[in-house]
Amino acid sequence: NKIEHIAGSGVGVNGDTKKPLNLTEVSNGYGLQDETHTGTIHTYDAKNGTSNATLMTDSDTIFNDKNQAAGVDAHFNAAKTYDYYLNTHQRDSYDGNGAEINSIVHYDKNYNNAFWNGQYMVYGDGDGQTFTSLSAADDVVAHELTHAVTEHSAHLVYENQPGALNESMSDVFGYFVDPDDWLMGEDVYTPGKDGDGLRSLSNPEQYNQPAHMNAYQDLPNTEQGDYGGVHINSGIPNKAAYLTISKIGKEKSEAIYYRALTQYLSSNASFLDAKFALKQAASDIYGANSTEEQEVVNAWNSVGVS
Ligand SMILES: O=C(O)[C@H](CCc1ccccc1)CC1(C(=O)N[C@@H](Cc2c[nH]c3ccccc23)C(=O)O)CCCC1
Ligand SMILES: [Zn+2]
Repeated sequence: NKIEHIAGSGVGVNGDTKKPLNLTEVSNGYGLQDETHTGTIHTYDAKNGTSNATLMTDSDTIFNDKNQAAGVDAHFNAAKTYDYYLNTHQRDSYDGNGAEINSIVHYDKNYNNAFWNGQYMVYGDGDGQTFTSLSAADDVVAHELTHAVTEHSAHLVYENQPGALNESMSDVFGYFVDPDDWLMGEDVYTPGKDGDGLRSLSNPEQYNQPAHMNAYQDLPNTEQGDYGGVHINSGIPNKAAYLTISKIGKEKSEAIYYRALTQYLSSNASFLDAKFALKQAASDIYGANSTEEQEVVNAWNSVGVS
């Protein structure tokens, strides 16, 4: 039977209380181990190293130490994203088969980034200027976990147009999990400044991303060139998503995007392939020549994918 799990609470990086924080009793107290889903969620602490990490624990069920805050956020936001995919799309974890979700926080020193390494989500603490601990942003956590969903579905190759689509899917599902604003990473980007973010879906140009094919950036497929500008050219599909959501709403859009991602997109999809995948998904759900289908087509035409 399930080991004893406890609902505790914690304080996040931005000073907010995260409750419930699903814990499991371990030898020296309680661990960030959430047994409330098919897939267990574990949150580990790399203690500012880059090689190993241990489960974050506390002697009681209140995780309110400063050095626990990044773990509290990673743990809570992983559960929030797990619940989003399960409750909204009936997808049980990122693989649809109840895979465990494991995160590592306090990765390296002043590390201004986060990533999905194929097994774990890994979060830096930032340098306190450009970023604070990146797990504090629910849209960043959803962004990383959506890379895992994409890997287990469309498997969009991480370069050039398929790579920019991969990036865009992560930003778009980041929005669906955190629909309060059109910004990506606003809760952790420049902690000293309010109202800005890493990227904007509504206005990609604000952060030097193209929002139309006529501004597509042909960059080299190298690490230096961001593998053909996957974090740059994602502005174009991001803008198309913003236009679609603005026209037909979040609920219809997320159903269309999820169906396209899991049923129609394949690993080398171009922006044009994405337009047809989303058009087909809209047609399947809302009918051929439906308003929803037409608005998807209009959005992609507006960004020059025609
Ligand atoms: O998941 C991703 O696409 C990004 C993964 C970046 C990465 C890849 C491989 C090894 C290490 C790191 C991480 C995020 C990202 O968009 N990073 C961008 C922007 C960025 C963040 N920190 C940076 C520091 C320097 C330059 C760019 C950046 C990037 O790495 O380009 C996603 C949400 C927030 C951070
Ligand atoms: Zn990404």
